[in-house]
Amino acid sequence: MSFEDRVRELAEDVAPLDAEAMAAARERHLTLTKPPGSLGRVEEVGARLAGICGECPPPVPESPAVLVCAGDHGVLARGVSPWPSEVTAAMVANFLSGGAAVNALARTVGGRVSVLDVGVAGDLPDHPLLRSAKVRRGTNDLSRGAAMSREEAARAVLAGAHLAEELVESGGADLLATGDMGIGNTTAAAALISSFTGRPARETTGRGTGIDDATLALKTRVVEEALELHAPDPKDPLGTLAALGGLEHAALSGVVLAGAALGVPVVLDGVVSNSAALVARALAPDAVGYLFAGHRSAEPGASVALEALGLDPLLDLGMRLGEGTGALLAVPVVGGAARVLSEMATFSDAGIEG
Ligand SMILES: O=C(O)c1ccc[n+]([C@@H]2O[C@H](COP(=O)([O-])O)[C@@H](O)[C@H]2O)c1
Ligand SMILES: Cc1cc2nc[nH]c2cc1C
Repeated sequence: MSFEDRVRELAEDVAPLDAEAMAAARERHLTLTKPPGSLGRVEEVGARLAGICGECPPPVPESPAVLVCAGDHGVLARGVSPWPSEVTAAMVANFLSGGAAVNALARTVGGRVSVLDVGVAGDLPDHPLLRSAKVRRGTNDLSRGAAMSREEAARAVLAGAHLAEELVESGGADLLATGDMGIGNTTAAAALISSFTGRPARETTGRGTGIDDATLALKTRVVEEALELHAPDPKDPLGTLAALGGLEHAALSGVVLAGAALGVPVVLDGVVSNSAALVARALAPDAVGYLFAGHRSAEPGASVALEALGLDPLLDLGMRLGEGTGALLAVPVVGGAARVLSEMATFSDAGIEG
Protein backbone atom coordinates (compact mmCIF):
# COMPACT_ATOMS: atom_id res chain seq x y z
CA MET A 1 0.00 0.00 0.00
CA SER A 2 1.36 3.48 -0.84
CA PHE A 3 2.06 6.04 1.88
CA GLU A 4 -0.81 8.15 0.50
CA ASP A 5 -3.18 5.18 0.78
CA ARG A 6 -2.09 4.69 4.38
CA VAL A 7 -2.91 8.34 5.14
CA ARG A 8 -6.35 7.88 3.58
CA GLU A 9 -6.86 4.73 5.66
CA LEU A 10 -5.94 6.63 8.83
CA ALA A 11 -8.41 9.39 7.92
CA GLU A 12 -11.16 6.83 7.41
CA ASP A 13 -10.71 5.66 11.02
CA VAL A 14 -11.95 9.01 12.35
CA ALA A 15 -15.56 8.67 13.54
CA PRO A 16 -18.02 11.43 14.43
CA LEU A 17 -18.44 12.35 18.10
CA ASP A 18 -21.00 10.38 20.12
CA ALA A 19 -24.05 12.67 20.03
CA GLU A 20 -25.86 10.78 22.81
CA ALA A 21 -22.97 11.15 25.25
CA MET A 22 -22.76 14.87 24.42
CA ALA A 23 -26.48 15.33 25.01
CA ALA A 24 -26.16 13.43 28.32
CA ALA A 25 -23.36 15.80 29.40
CA ARG A 26 -25.45 18.89 28.57
CA GLU A 27 -28.37 17.42 30.55
CA ARG A 28 -26.10 16.57 33.46
CA HIS A 29 -24.73 20.13 33.54
CA LEU A 30 -28.27 21.34 34.25
CA THR A 31 -28.52 19.09 37.33
CA LEU A 32 -25.17 20.13 38.90
CA THR A 33 -25.00 22.60 41.81
CA LYS A 34 -24.44 25.79 39.84
CA PRO A 35 -26.62 28.20 37.92
CA PRO A 36 -27.23 26.77 34.43
CA GLY A 37 -24.48 27.79 32.02
CA SER A 38 -22.38 29.42 34.76
CA LEU A 39 -19.24 27.49 33.86
CA GLY A 40 -19.39 29.11 30.45
CA ARG A 41 -17.47 27.42 27.67
CA VAL A 42 -16.00 24.91 30.16
CA GLU A 43 -19.41 23.21 29.93
CA GLU A 44 -19.07 22.77 26.18
CA VAL A 45 -15.53 21.42 26.65
CA GLY A 46 -17.01 18.82 29.00
CA ALA A 47 -19.74 17.92 26.54
CA ARG A 48 -17.19 17.45 23.76
CA LEU A 49 -15.03 15.28 26.05
CA ALA A 50 -18.10 13.10 26.60
CA GLY A 51 -18.64 12.95 22.83
CA ILE A 52 -14.99 12.02 22.29
CA CYS A 53 -14.91 9.07 24.71
CA GLY A 54 -18.57 8.09 24.16
CA GLU A 55 -19.58 8.22 27.81
CA CYS A 56 -20.86 10.69 30.38
CA PRO A 57 -19.20 11.60 32.64
CA PRO A 58 -16.00 11.40 30.60
CA PRO A 59 -12.84 10.12 32.33
CA VAL A 60 -10.54 12.84 33.68
CA PRO A 61 -7.36 13.00 31.55
CA GLU A 62 -4.50 12.13 33.91
CA SER A 63 -1.58 11.53 31.55
CA PRO A 64 -1.05 14.32 29.00
CA ALA A 65 1.71 14.04 26.42
CA VAL A 66 3.04 16.88 24.29
CA LEU A 67 4.49 15.97 20.87
CA VAL A 68 6.90 18.57 19.57
CA CYS A 69 7.34 18.01 15.83
CA ALA A 70 10.46 19.59 14.32
CA GLY A 71 11.66 20.44 10.82
CA ASP A 72 13.58 23.00 8.77
CA HIS A 73 12.51 25.20 5.87
CA GLY A 74 14.04 26.03 2.50
CA VAL A 75 12.01 29.24 2.36
CA LEU A 76 14.40 30.65 4.95
CA ALA A 77 16.63 31.53 1.94
CA ARG A 78 14.14 34.31 1.15
CA GLY A 79 14.96 36.10 4.43
CA VAL A 80 11.59 35.48 6.14
CA SER A 81 13.02 34.90 9.64
CA PRO A 82 15.82 36.63 11.53
CA TRP A 83 17.04 33.28 12.95
CA PRO A 84 19.29 30.74 11.20
CA SER A 85 18.06 27.17 10.68
CA GLU A 86 20.73 25.88 13.10
CA VAL A 87 18.51 27.19 15.93
CA THR A 88 16.00 24.41 15.14
CA ALA A 89 18.45 21.63 16.06
CA ALA A 90 19.83 23.67 18.97
CA MET A 91 16.33 24.12 20.43
CA VAL A 92 15.57 20.42 19.97
CA ALA A 93 18.71 19.71 22.02
CA ASN A 94 17.37 22.15 24.62
CA PHE A 95 14.01 20.27 24.72
CA LEU A 96 15.92 17.02 25.27
CA SER A 97 17.92 18.44 28.15
CA GLY A 98 14.79 19.89 29.77
CA GLY A 99 15.69 23.59 29.59
CA ALA A 100 13.05 25.00 27.24
CA ALA A 101 9.70 26.65 28.00
CA VAL A 102 7.91 23.48 26.87
CA ASN A 103 9.74 21.51 29.54
CA ALA A 104 8.92 24.01 32.30
CA LEU A 105 5.25 24.10 31.32
CA ALA A 106 5.02 20.32 30.87
CA ARG A 107 6.32 19.96 34.43
CA THR A 108 3.70 22.49 35.55
CA VAL A 109 0.81 20.35 34.27
CA GLY A 110 2.34 16.88 34.75
CA GLY A 111 2.85 16.34 31.03
CA ARG A 112 5.38 14.20 29.24
CA VAL A 113 7.49 15.71 26.41
CA SER A 114 8.30 13.79 23.21
CA VAL A 115 10.16 15.30 20.28
CA LEU A 116 9.72 14.05 16.72
CA ASP A 117 12.38 14.84 14.13
CA VAL A 118 10.71 14.62 10.74
CA GLY A 119 12.87 17.18 8.97
CA VAL A 120 15.58 18.89 11.00
CA ALA A 121 18.53 19.81 8.76
CA GLY A 122 21.19 19.17 11.40
CA ASP A 123 22.16 15.96 13.17
CA LEU A 124 20.58 15.21 16.52
CA PRO A 125 21.84 12.98 19.33
CA ASP A 126 20.15 9.72 20.30
CA HIS A 127 17.94 10.44 23.27
CA PRO A 128 15.03 8.65 24.97
CA LEU A 129 12.72 11.66 24.43
CA LEU A 130 13.59 11.92 20.72
CA ARG A 131 11.96 9.92 17.95
CA SER A 132 13.99 10.07 14.74
CA ALA A 133 11.86 9.81 11.63
CA LYS A 134 13.74 12.24 9.42
CA VAL A 135 11.97 12.25 6.05
CA ARG A 136 14.49 14.73 4.64
CA ARG A 137 16.81 17.46 5.93
CA GLY A 138 14.47 20.41 5.60
CA THR A 139 12.08 21.35 2.79
CA ASN A 140 12.76 23.08 -0.51
CA ASP A 141 11.89 26.78 -0.88
CA LEU A 142 8.09 26.70 -1.17
CA SER A 143 8.10 30.01 -3.05
CA ARG A 144 10.16 28.58 -5.92
CA GLY A 145 8.79 25.05 -6.22
CA ALA A 146 7.14 22.30 -4.19
CA ALA A 147 8.39 22.20 -0.60
CA MET A 148 8.51 18.39 -0.80
CA SER A 149 7.02 15.48 -2.73
CA ARG A 150 3.57 14.07 -2.00
CA GLU A 151 5.20 10.89 -0.76
CA GLU A 152 7.42 12.82 1.65
CA ALA A 153 4.39 14.71 2.94
CA ALA A 154 2.52 11.43 3.45
CA ARG A 155 5.51 9.85 5.23
CA ALA A 156 5.71 12.80 7.62
CA VAL A 157 1.94 12.59 8.34
CA LEU A 158 2.37 8.89 9.16
CA ALA A 159 5.42 9.55 11.38
CA GLY A 160 3.34 11.95 13.50
CA ALA A 161 0.46 9.48 13.61
CA HIS A 162 2.72 6.58 14.65
CA LEU A 163 4.28 8.47 17.54
CA ALA A 164 0.81 9.57 18.72
CA GLU A 165 -0.45 5.96 18.51
CA GLU A 166 2.53 4.67 20.44
CA LEU A 167 2.13 7.27 23.21
CA VAL A 168 -1.57 6.43 23.59
CA GLU A 169 -1.48 2.65 23.09
CA SER A 170 1.76 1.73 24.89
CA GLY A 171 2.53 4.89 26.84
CA GLY A 172 -0.85 5.39 28.51
CA ALA A 173 -1.26 8.98 27.26
CA ASP A 174 -4.92 10.03 27.47
CA LEU A 175 -4.58 13.56 26.07
CA LEU A 176 -2.30 14.79 23.30
CA ALA A 177 -0.95 18.34 23.14
CA THR A 178 0.64 19.48 19.88
CA GLY A 179 3.88 21.43 19.61
CA ASP A 180 6.30 22.52 16.89
CA MET A 181 9.84 23.74 16.35
CA GLY A 182 11.16 24.97 13.03
CA ILE A 183 12.79 28.25 12.10
CA GLY A 184 10.79 29.61 9.13
CA ASN A 185 7.69 27.53 9.84
CA THR A 186 5.28 30.46 10.29
CA THR A 187 5.72 31.22 6.57
CA ALA A 188 4.59 27.71 5.63
CA ALA A 189 1.75 27.95 8.16
CA ALA A 190 0.53 31.22 6.61
CA ALA A 191 0.59 29.70 3.12
CA LEU A 192 -1.36 26.63 4.28
CA ILE A 193 -3.92 28.75 6.14
CA SER A 194 -4.46 30.98 3.08
CA SER A 195 -4.92 27.91 0.87
CA PHE A 196 -7.46 26.22 3.11
CA THR A 197 -9.43 29.35 4.06
CA GLY A 198 -9.14 31.38 0.86
CA ARG A 199 -7.99 34.39 2.88
CA PRO A 200 -5.22 36.59 1.41
CA ALA A 201 -1.61 36.38 2.55
CA ARG A 202 -1.81 39.81 4.24
CA GLU A 203 -4.37 38.37 6.71
CA THR A 204 -2.47 35.17 7.50
CA THR A 205 1.16 36.33 7.54
CA GLY A 206 2.59 37.65 10.78
CA ARG A 207 5.80 38.52 12.56
CA GLY A 208 6.72 34.99 13.63
CA THR A 209 9.66 35.10 16.03
CA GLY A 210 9.70 38.90 15.61
CA ILE A 211 10.43 40.73 12.36
CA ASP A 212 10.37 44.39 11.38
CA ASP A 213 7.87 46.01 8.98
CA ALA A 214 10.11 45.61 5.91
CA THR A 215 10.63 41.89 6.58
CA LEU A 216 6.90 41.41 7.20
CA ALA A 217 6.19 43.01 3.79
CA LEU A 218 8.75 40.68 2.17
CA LYS A 219 7.34 37.62 3.98
CA THR A 220 3.81 38.50 2.85
CA ARG A 221 5.04 38.79 -0.76
CA VAL A 222 6.77 35.42 -0.46
CA VAL A 223 3.50 33.82 0.70
CA GLU A 224 1.61 35.55 -2.14
CA GLU A 225 4.15 34.30 -4.69
CA ALA A 226 3.91 30.76 -3.35
CA LEU A 227 0.10 30.83 -3.58
CA GLU A 228 0.28 32.12 -7.14
CA LEU A 229 2.92 29.60 -8.16
CA HIS A 230 1.13 26.54 -6.82
CA ALA A 231 -2.54 27.56 -7.07
CA PRO A 232 -3.15 24.84 -4.46
CA ASP A 233 -6.39 22.87 -4.44
CA PRO A 234 -7.65 22.65 -0.85
CA LYS A 235 -9.59 19.53 -1.85
CA ASP A 236 -6.20 17.86 -2.34
CA PRO A 237 -4.77 18.17 1.17
CA LEU A 238 -1.62 16.09 0.53
CA GLY A 239 -0.86 18.06 -2.63
CA THR A 240 -1.31 21.31 -0.74
CA LEU A 241 0.93 20.07 2.10
CA ALA A 242 3.59 18.97 -0.37
CA ALA A 243 3.52 22.31 -2.21
CA LEU A 244 3.42 24.68 0.75
CA GLY A 245 3.89 22.84 4.00
CA GLY A 246 6.65 21.90 6.31
CA LEU A 247 7.47 18.41 7.50
CA GLU A 248 6.42 19.30 11.06
CA HIS A 249 3.09 20.68 9.79
CA ALA A 250 2.54 17.34 8.05
CA ALA A 251 3.51 15.34 11.14
CA LEU A 252 1.14 17.42 13.28
CA SER A 253 -1.75 16.70 10.95
CA GLY A 254 -0.92 13.03 11.54
CA VAL A 255 -0.99 13.58 15.31
CA VAL A 256 -4.46 15.13 14.96
CA LEU A 257 -5.75 12.28 12.79
CA ALA A 258 -4.34 9.57 15.07
CA GLY A 259 -5.66 11.24 18.22
CA ALA A 260 -9.11 11.52 16.65
CA ALA A 261 -9.01 7.95 15.33
CA LEU A 262 -8.10 6.70 18.82
CA GLY A 263 -10.77 8.80 20.52
CA VAL A 264 -8.33 10.93 22.51
CA PRO A 265 -8.68 14.71 22.96
CA VAL A 266 -6.04 16.75 21.12
CA VAL A 267 -5.16 20.23 22.43
CA LEU A 268 -3.72 22.48 19.73
CA ASP A 269 -0.91 24.95 20.28
CA GLY A 270 -0.26 27.92 17.99
CA VAL A 271 -0.33 28.85 14.34
CA VAL A 272 1.61 25.81 13.06
CA SER A 273 -0.71 23.38 14.85
CA ASN A 274 -3.72 25.39 13.65
CA SER A 275 -2.55 25.08 10.04
CA ALA A 276 -1.99 21.34 10.53
CA ALA A 277 -5.54 21.03 11.89
CA LEU A 278 -6.85 22.54 8.62
CA VAL A 279 -4.97 19.83 6.70
CA ALA A 280 -6.36 17.14 9.02
CA ARG A 281 -9.90 18.48 8.62
CA ALA A 282 -9.56 18.40 4.82
CA LEU A 283 -8.56 14.72 5.13
CA ALA A 284 -11.14 13.82 7.80
CA PRO A 285 -13.84 16.43 8.51
CA ASP A 286 -14.91 14.71 11.76
CA ALA A 287 -11.42 15.19 13.25
CA VAL A 288 -12.34 18.73 14.35
CA GLY A 289 -14.63 17.34 17.06
CA TYR A 290 -11.60 15.93 18.89
CA LEU A 291 -9.72 19.25 18.90
CA PHE A 292 -9.46 21.96 21.52
CA ALA A 293 -7.71 25.21 20.66
CA GLY A 294 -5.38 25.59 23.64
CA HIS A 295 -4.84 29.29 22.99
CA ARG A 296 -5.06 32.09 20.49
CA SER A 297 -1.54 32.71 19.22
CA ALA A 298 -0.62 36.32 18.47
CA GLU A 299 0.20 35.26 14.91
CA PRO A 300 -2.75 36.56 12.81
CA GLY A 301 -3.06 33.36 10.79
CA ALA A 302 -3.93 31.51 14.01
CA SER A 303 -7.17 33.45 14.42
CA VAL A 304 -8.04 32.98 10.75
CA ALA A 305 -7.49 29.22 11.06
CA LEU A 306 -9.40 28.87 14.34
CA GLU A 307 -12.35 30.77 12.95
CA ALA A 308 -12.42 28.49 9.91
CA LEU A 309 -12.21 25.44 12.17
CA GLY A 310 -15.00 26.80 14.39
CA LEU A 311 -12.79 26.50 17.49
CA ASP A 312 -12.83 29.03 20.33
CA PRO A 313 -9.42 29.29 21.98
CA LEU A 314 -9.39 28.36 25.69
CA LEU A 315 -6.68 30.90 26.57
CA ASP A 316 -5.63 34.21 25.07
CA LEU A 317 -2.33 35.21 26.63
CA GLY A 318 -0.59 36.95 23.74
CA MET A 319 1.77 33.97 23.38
CA ARG A 320 3.68 33.23 20.15
CA LEU A 321 6.39 30.80 21.18
CA GLY A 322 5.23 27.48 19.83
CA GLU A 323 6.82 24.26 21.21
CA GLY A 324 3.42 23.25 22.64
CA THR A 325 3.53 25.90 25.38
CA GLY A 326 0.04 27.33 24.77
CA ALA A 327 -1.47 23.86 24.49
CA LEU A 328 0.06 22.72 27.77
CA LEU A 329 -1.21 25.72 29.74
CA ALA A 330 -4.75 24.86 28.59
CA VAL A 331 -4.55 21.22 29.72
CA PRO A 332 -5.89 22.01 33.24
CA VAL A 333 -8.95 23.68 31.66
CA VAL A 334 -9.72 20.47 29.78
CA GLY A 335 -9.08 18.34 32.87
CA GLY A 336 -11.28 20.62 34.95
CA ALA A 337 -14.12 20.34 32.46
CA ALA A 338 -14.06 16.54 32.83
CA ARG A 339 -13.75 16.65 36.62
CA VAL A 340 -16.78 18.96 36.93
CA LEU A 341 -18.95 16.36 35.19
CA SER A 342 -17.71 13.47 37.33
CA GLU A 343 -17.20 15.08 40.74
CA MET A 344 -19.78 17.85 41.27
CA ALA A 345 -22.84 17.15 43.40
CA THR A 346 -26.26 17.44 41.81
CA PHE A 347 -28.98 19.67 43.31
CA SER A 348 -30.75 16.57 44.52
CA ASP A 349 -27.53 15.16 46.14
CA ALA A 350 -27.11 18.47 47.97
CA GLY A 351 -30.77 18.80 48.92
CA ILE A 352 -31.08 22.14 47.11
CA GLU A 353 -34.24 22.91 45.19
CA GLY A 354 -33.04 23.55 41.61
O1 LIG B 1 3.00 29.06 18.03
C1 LIG B 1 2.95 30.10 17.37
O2 LIG B 1 1.87 30.61 17.04
C2 LIG B 1 4.25 30.72 16.93
C3 LIG B 1 4.26 32.03 16.47
C4 LIG B 1 5.48 32.57 16.10
C5 LIG B 1 6.66 31.81 16.17
N1 LIG B 1 6.60 30.53 16.61
C6 LIG B 1 7.83 29.69 16.68
O3 LIG B 1 8.91 30.36 16.07
C7 LIG B 1 9.49 29.61 15.02
C8 LIG B 1 9.02 30.12 13.69
O4 LIG B 1 9.13 31.51 13.58
P1 LIG B 1 9.71 32.15 12.22
O5 LIG B 1 9.70 33.61 12.47
O6 LIG B 1 11.12 31.58 12.11
O7 LIG B 1 8.82 31.68 11.15
C9 LIG B 1 9.00 28.19 15.21
O8 LIG B 1 9.95 27.45 15.93
C10 LIG B 1 7.70 28.35 15.96
O9 LIG B 1 7.53 27.33 16.91
C11 LIG B 1 5.43 29.99 16.99
C1 LIG C 1 14.98 30.86 20.73
C2 LIG C 1 13.78 30.27 20.00
C3 LIG C 1 12.97 29.33 20.68
C4 LIG C 1 11.87 28.80 20.01
N1 LIG C 1 10.93 27.93 20.36
C5 LIG C 1 10.10 27.76 19.34
N2 LIG C 1 10.50 28.50 18.35
C6 LIG C 1 11.59 29.18 18.70
C7 LIG C 1 12.38 30.09 18.02
C8 LIG C 1 13.47 30.64 18.68
C9 LIG C 1 14.34 31.63 17.95
